[in-house]
Amino acid sequence: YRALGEFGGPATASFSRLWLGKAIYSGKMNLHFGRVNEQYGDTARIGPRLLLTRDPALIRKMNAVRSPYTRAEWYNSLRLHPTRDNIVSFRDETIHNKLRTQMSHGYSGKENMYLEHDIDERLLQVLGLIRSKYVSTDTEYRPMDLARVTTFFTLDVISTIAFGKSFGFLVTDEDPFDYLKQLHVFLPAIMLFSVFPDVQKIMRLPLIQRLAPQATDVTGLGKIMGFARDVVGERFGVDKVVRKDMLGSFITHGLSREQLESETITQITAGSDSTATSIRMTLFLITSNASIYSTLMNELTTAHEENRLTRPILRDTESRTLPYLQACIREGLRIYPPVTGLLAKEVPPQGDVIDGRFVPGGTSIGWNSWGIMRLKRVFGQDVDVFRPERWLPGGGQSKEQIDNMEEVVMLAFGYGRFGCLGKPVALMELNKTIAEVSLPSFSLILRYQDN
Ligand code: HEM
Repeated sequence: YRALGEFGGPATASFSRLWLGKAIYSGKMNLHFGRVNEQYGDTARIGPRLLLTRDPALIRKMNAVRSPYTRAEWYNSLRLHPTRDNIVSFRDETIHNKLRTQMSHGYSGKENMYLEHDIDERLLQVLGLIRSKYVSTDTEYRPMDLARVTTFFTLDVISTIAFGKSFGFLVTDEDPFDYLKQLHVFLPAIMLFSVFPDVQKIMRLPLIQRLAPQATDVTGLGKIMGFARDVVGERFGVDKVVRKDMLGSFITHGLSREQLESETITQITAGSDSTATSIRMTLFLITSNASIYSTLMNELTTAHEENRLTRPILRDTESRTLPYLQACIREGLRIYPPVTGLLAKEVPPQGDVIDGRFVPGGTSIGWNSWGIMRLKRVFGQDVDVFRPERWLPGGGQSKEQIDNMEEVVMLAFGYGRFGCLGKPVALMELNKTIAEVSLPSFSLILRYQDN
């Protein structure tokens, strides 16, 4: 009770996790986190031995390469495989670091020859799906659930780039093995386990383990586990498939068959919902503001008319030359950072001093991504407004401020030795999708497909 007494926070947080449990249960945890740091300062107490911070400097310090901070108990909840840890859940930094080095080549795209091509193929499939099923006519109104289609897209992208085989969600425009349905139960459960570590211990009991997803299941995460097991199996043995993709890179860098099975499941879950959230929220924010939408369309139309965009899908390098598009993507990540879980790190045994206050060893410090992205001292006074202009010269921020904003918004992908390995993939997906779906010459792509 006294240990973190110098930090402000909700009254019950000093002796229980009640406040945190309620915040998570409400389904609006991001808003509760935002308010708590607004009220009690950049670092606040939200539970016994648990702080929440929106201070970018503290986050960089905890995640820095030589920092003595480690992953806190929170990360145990990210163990998806029934018996094995994975790159996101290992708390031993030596093991995590080794795995990260082995896997970074595959994630960076340097050893994945098909990365950009695979994303293009899936994007063309989305555009084809829209054309065949969701273009309204004079007599028929055909609404499309953007949230669903973006999730199908990112799931098919990640499966294709991970092991050269798409799950096929876009082909059928269906969730044939109830993956999404189970995710709606599964993700909130992860959040609950992360707050109440004792529940995790119960989940590890052999009897309960039998209820957990299995590779033999015909639905949900278990089905994905079975898919991963089969695809990994094809890469070993006498008639093994050799392919220069992510899986191929991981094998080259020494991952065992068991590790691969566990890591591929992680890859699917880490890389699909996060990117889909970003795409759908950014598209939603752009298209619900006529002025922003028309400014973006003008930029894209001009680039297209000046033959600066490869058809049918623009190159990733081309998208980076379009300032308004890039501003919209950054503003989307800022207004709606997709990863809002605590990602708590643990203070080293000797303790630390934060803002002049002593924090004992073993204290967990979670991040408040929602709060970070709404820091007025970084982004300006109108932080709740989706305003891509803030990223451009003349939009109210100086060059130095924009450079600082860039560094802070990229914290949405974590930082340093815990930073997102899939960031280049996610940004490529965002760059291409936001541009192509917004492009007024969308009809030209449709005609291209006809030919
Ligand atoms: C907009 C999309 C994405 C966002 C915002 C995002 C964000 C994050 C964050 C915040 C972390 C954790 C940092 C920490 O533990 O402190 C993370 C880790 C990770 N992400 Fe992403 N991510 C995205 C997309 C992806 C994609 C597409 C992939 C796969 C291709 C991916 C793979 C990973 C992996 C493997 C890790 C674990 C890295 C490690 O433990 O060393 N992510 N991501």
